Amino acid sequence: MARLNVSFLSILRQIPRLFRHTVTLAWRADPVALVVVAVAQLGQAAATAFGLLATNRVLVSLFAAGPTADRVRDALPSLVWVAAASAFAATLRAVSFAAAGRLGPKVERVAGLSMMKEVIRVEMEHIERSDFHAALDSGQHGQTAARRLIEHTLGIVEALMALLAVSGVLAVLHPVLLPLLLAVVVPKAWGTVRAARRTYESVQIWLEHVRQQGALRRLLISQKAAPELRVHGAGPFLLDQFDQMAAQAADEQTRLAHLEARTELTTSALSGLTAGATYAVLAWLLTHDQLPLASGATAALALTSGTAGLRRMVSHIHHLYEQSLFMNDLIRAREEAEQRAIPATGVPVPRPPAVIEFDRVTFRYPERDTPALDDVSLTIRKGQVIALVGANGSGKTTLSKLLAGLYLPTSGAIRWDGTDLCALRRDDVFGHVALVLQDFQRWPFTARANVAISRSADIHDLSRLDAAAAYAGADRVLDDLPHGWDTLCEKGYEGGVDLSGGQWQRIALARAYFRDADILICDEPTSSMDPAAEIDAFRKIRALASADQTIVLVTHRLHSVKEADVIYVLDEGKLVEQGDFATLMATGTSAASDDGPHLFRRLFELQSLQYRTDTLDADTLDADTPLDADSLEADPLDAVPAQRRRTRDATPDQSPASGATG
Ligand SMILES: Nc1ncnc2c1ncn2[C@@H]1O[C@H](COP(=O)(O)OP(=O)(O)OP(=O)(O)O)[C@@H](O)[C@H]1O
Repeated sequence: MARLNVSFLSILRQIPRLFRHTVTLAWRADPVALVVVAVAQLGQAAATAFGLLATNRVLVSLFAAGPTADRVRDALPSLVWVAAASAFAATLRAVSFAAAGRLGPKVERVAGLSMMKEVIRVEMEHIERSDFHAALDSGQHGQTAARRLIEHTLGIVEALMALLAVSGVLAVLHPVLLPLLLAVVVPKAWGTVRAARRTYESVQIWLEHVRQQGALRRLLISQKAAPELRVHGAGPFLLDQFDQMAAQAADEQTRLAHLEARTELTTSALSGLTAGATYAVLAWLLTHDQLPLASGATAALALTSGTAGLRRMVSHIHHLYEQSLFMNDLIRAREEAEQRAIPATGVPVPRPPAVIEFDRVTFRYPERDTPALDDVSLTIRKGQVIALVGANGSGKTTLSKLLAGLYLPTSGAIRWDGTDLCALRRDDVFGHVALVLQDFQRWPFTARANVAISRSADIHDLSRLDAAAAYAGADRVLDDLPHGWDTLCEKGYEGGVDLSGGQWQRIALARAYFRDADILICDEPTSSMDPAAEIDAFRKIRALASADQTIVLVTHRLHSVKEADVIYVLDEGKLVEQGDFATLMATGTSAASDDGPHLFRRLFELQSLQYRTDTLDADTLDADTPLDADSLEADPLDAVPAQRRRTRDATPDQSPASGATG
């Protein structure tokens, strides 16, 4: 795997690229701060070099022949320069620190945004892939890494400048001093590279572990999981898993710490030896008149400050490298997101389509063997009410997502007025669609944002908001909210409230209405509503069709599809029946037919039977009485024999579905 290539050379090779990347990010985030930092650091380097040279002059004056008072007096002007250089360097350090502090958060913001901007355009199919998700998860760490990269890059630049200054001075004093300076830090550099490689390999191996631990942590504090964590006793179970994982992670950290301590000890011993050798060489130069005493003292100072600078630089390189791994993940996630993005170009779709045609469409989810939709051909015309019915897992939701342009067919084609969906500008396609998905998003925002998010430009258009709420019956929900439209719909935050399932569905329906799109796709839009609300919702959804909107309704409530123009019946991904309600109910009932009622009719009868069982007093139910299929078409309760209907009429309040027939 390329990501595990952590040889010393590969580390060195990556540094210029990382440096470039960091500087580009910083430039995009705050060019002024970047320039200030660069200038301040150059100034610091110059001040350091100047300070060392002035120190040399001080020492030359002090070590000259003559009375002490005269030597000190001679040294004073240079001493003033030393103090001035030091003050100047300190001021510039403060300026650089302030500018870097301003830069860091902005870089973090730009880095995070650059990834998220790509992620929100990734094809749905890829968003669900585990490899892409892993890349995204590790890419998240890259945001803070970007900020630290800046800190360490600046640290390296600062140390490098100081080193250049010190090296220049040492070269002037005696050329042999320069390699000595390097010799002192070689062991440290070696130790750093070893540690960085070890950390990186550990991070790679433990990445999945860390992700899973994070998921467990989120579950333990999740509101959604809270009931089961308590009632099913899942809390201790999860906690135990979490603890085991944390213990394993702690063991790994301990292992790394031990190895690091050992490396540190070795590098310190080697550094001590090389430092000893360096000072021995310096002493030899002094005793053999190769270097004046004053220069020797300056050299000792320069060597001390130079080795400290080198150590700082090595340490910054270490951290830069560590952070770069996460930054690389962010860059990789962004690049992958870019490659998997929904194309921004394509044939424009200025008007809603008159006809949408599925032509032998097959769709297979990634990492699944069997297709969710298999060779499906159907037609949807503008202004029609289309119902998609079928058992669980038969492919209804998948079909509606393909219709919305969220997925592209694995084979076959979806055509909008004759043009293949793949060739259309997808943003235009989305622009014609409003969705109420089965697992619609409950945004942790205010009620206003929850509705207006489908057309956020109009978030302050109160009359539109009110109209959407009235349409979806959400106005009654709003009446109960403490701050009306501005109530936060998420418990766990100050002033936040939670809504019931049915109330959320009204909000979701209001959101779809607010979008005012030409094609409305409703997937089980009323599953949590009470019977009266459900009837009302279906009536209103259907009414939109007369306003020329195309309605696609996915539902298990077969009584609510009687007025659909076309009902498509799916079974295990295949389209098995189609037609209007009357046609489907008549299918398989002719004398010539010997294969019994077909799927839709069977499902409908089953539902009606259950409906009756729920509705009627069990004692009065005569199981031998055959169902009258024809009367079922009109109203399931109309098919109930007179005696039972009387029973029902006598106990209207006990009927859970008393409102269901309108
Ligand atoms: N995101 C997904 N990734 C992989 N497989 C999926 C995904 N969504 C659905 N499937 C699978 O595709 C098939 C069709 O699912 P789909 O949700 O379209 O059925 P449905 O008819 O809407 O079911 P239900 O009535 O339960 O909502 C099922 O086998 C399901 O397991």
